[in-house]
Amino acid sequence: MSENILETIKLFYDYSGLQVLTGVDLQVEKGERHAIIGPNGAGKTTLFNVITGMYSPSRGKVMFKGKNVSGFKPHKLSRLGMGRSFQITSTFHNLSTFQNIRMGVLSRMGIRFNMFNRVDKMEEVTKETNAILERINLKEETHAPADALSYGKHRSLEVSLAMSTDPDLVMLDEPTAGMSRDETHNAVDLIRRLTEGKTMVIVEHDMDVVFSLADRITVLHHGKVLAVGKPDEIRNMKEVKDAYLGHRREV
Ligand SMILES: Nc1ncnc2c1ncn2[C@@H]1O[C@H](COP(=O)(O)OP(=O)(O)OP(=O)(O)O)[C@@H](O)[C@H]1O
Repeated sequence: MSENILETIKLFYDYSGLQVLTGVDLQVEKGERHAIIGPNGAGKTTLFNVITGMYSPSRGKVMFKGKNVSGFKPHKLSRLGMGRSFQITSTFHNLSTFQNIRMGVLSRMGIRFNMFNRVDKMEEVTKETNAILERINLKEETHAPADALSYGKHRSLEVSLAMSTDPDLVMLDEPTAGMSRDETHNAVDLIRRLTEGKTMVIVEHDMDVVFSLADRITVLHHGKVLAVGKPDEIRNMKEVKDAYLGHRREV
């Protein structure tokens, strides 16, 4: 039987009385890449923010690895194994590409970076950091400050940073927003490689990205789950088409 790593149970959220989530039941299985889609204003970003601890739900539960984590703050969720990237870029701007990734590696290994660390430990960290930079095609930008990277590379760094702590679940909020077609193509390729065999939840507008990455999709509409299924099933569901057409967007 498949195991849910993440579940929301009758989740509600309102912005000062404006009901945005109205009883969301989401189930994410361990090892799957799960996309959350839906027309504008469906509540996707709000749901993302409630799951990742930016907001506390007004009612309902968020269950992560079988534990009720409703209202837990992001750093606590991170310690429990929930990684995330942000829609707003979240790298350390003044640090180099190398230093950014090293932060993630250090955090995964539970090491604080200081002059008293054992040299062999730091060598291991450096080796691992370089291996990641190689894998994400940022080897040439090793010493460049994160700020100096192109938009696409910066966002790739961000996703890699989220993955470098080796989370049990990674939550990605529109990782390809604002990218060109080429950048999007590269980012999808990178995300696919980095999340191989891992569990990922992605909130994404770009349907090409969703259909090429997701094993399963949950469609939100008016703050509730409208449909759940494999990409092909979702593509052919009349109620999903109707929800999108009502918002002049095609699936
Ligand atoms: N900080 C806020 N204060 C008040 N209302 C908000 C706030 N953020 C979002 N909303 C409203 O909540 C509803 C859901 O917004 P949300 O951003 O979660 O939807 P979404 O599905 O992510 O939309 P989009 O596809 O446009 O990104 C919208 O009606 C939006 O106007």
